[in-house]
Amino acid sequence: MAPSDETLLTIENLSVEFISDNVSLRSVDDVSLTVRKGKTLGIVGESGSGKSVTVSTILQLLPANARVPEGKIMYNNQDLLTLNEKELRKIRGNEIAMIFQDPMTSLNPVFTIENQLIEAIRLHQKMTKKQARDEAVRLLGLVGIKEPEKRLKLYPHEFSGGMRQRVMIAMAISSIPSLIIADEPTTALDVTVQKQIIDLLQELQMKIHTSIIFITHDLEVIAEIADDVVIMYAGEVVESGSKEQVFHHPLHPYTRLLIDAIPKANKSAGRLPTIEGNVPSLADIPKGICRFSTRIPWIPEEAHEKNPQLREVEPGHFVRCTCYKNFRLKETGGDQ
Ligand SMILES: Nc1ncnc2c1ncn2[C@@H]1O[C@H](COP(=O)(O)OP(=O)(O)OP(=O)(O)O)[C@@H](O)[C@H]1O
Repeated sequence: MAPSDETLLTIENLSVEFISDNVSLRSVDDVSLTVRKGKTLGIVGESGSGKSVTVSTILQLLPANARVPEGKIMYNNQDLLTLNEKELRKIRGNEIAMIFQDPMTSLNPVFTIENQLIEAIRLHQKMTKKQARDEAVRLLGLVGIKEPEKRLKLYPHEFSGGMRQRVMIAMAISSIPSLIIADEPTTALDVTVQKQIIDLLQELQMKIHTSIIFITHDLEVIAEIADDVVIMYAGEVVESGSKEQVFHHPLHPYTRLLIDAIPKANKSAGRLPTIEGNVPSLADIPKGICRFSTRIPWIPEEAHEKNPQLREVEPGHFVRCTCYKNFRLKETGGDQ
């Protein structure tokens, strides 16, 4: 196995439920995925498909009404789901860092960037204040913030959205983590800034050899940065594999419809292409049948599998349900 093929983290058959008003709804169901060392895994899926809940489970950052009835998250030969709060604190922000869509949720508006960056650095590294300040200047420079000495004195609201995201990235890499989880880090930014942030993450990945999980609605971003891709639909993984497998030889109907619709997608909004029909709400998810069947009514019922499973159809390429075998894009005046 080449070093780049080494596994850093695996999620195995993970399910997550939310309990509201005594009703339990499963928002993540039997999710399995692999993050390779030094590689980027892109997770794509419509809103509500369970992407954020899946990655929040890695560091046990789920809300109080969530529970995890099944699954393992293996990292360094340990199941992260079995760790206590003290053990998790050693990993959070240190070995595994998170970057969110809105940096303001993570930055404290009443403290300067200097304060917050120094605190983040000293949390994970034994440094004097002076050393941490020098390190903060170095990190800000590394993430492309000009005149870092001067900018350190500013408050988060004095930074633009793109610069705040750069600060978050500086915090995330301050401990040289083995994994950065980036949950739609560029969604709120305009296209030019999005591109800069993505380029920055790629550049830093080369420097510190970190793995990245990148969640987005933007298939073109995934095509640019991911090595591996996971496609989620209604709480399940419907297809996963290398970028080449998923983009060049897509099998699951959902993946094929998404890729087929790319030319029609609203690119500037970074949205997933629109596919006819709606994602079922969690309460209405059909049980024991292909969850995507309602979106492809022209495919006969018997083409779907009962209790569809995620199966490896070629090394590293996984697909759920047998319906892909008989799938054709809906005819719109000729065989597609
Ligand atoms: N605190 C909560 N209580 C109840 N249900 C929740 C809670 N948080 C998330 N969910 C449910 O879990 C499901 C998956 O949510 P999740 O945020 O993972 O989706 P997502 O794929 O990341 O969507 P988006 O792209 O919009 O961020 C949603 O249907 C949502 O309603």
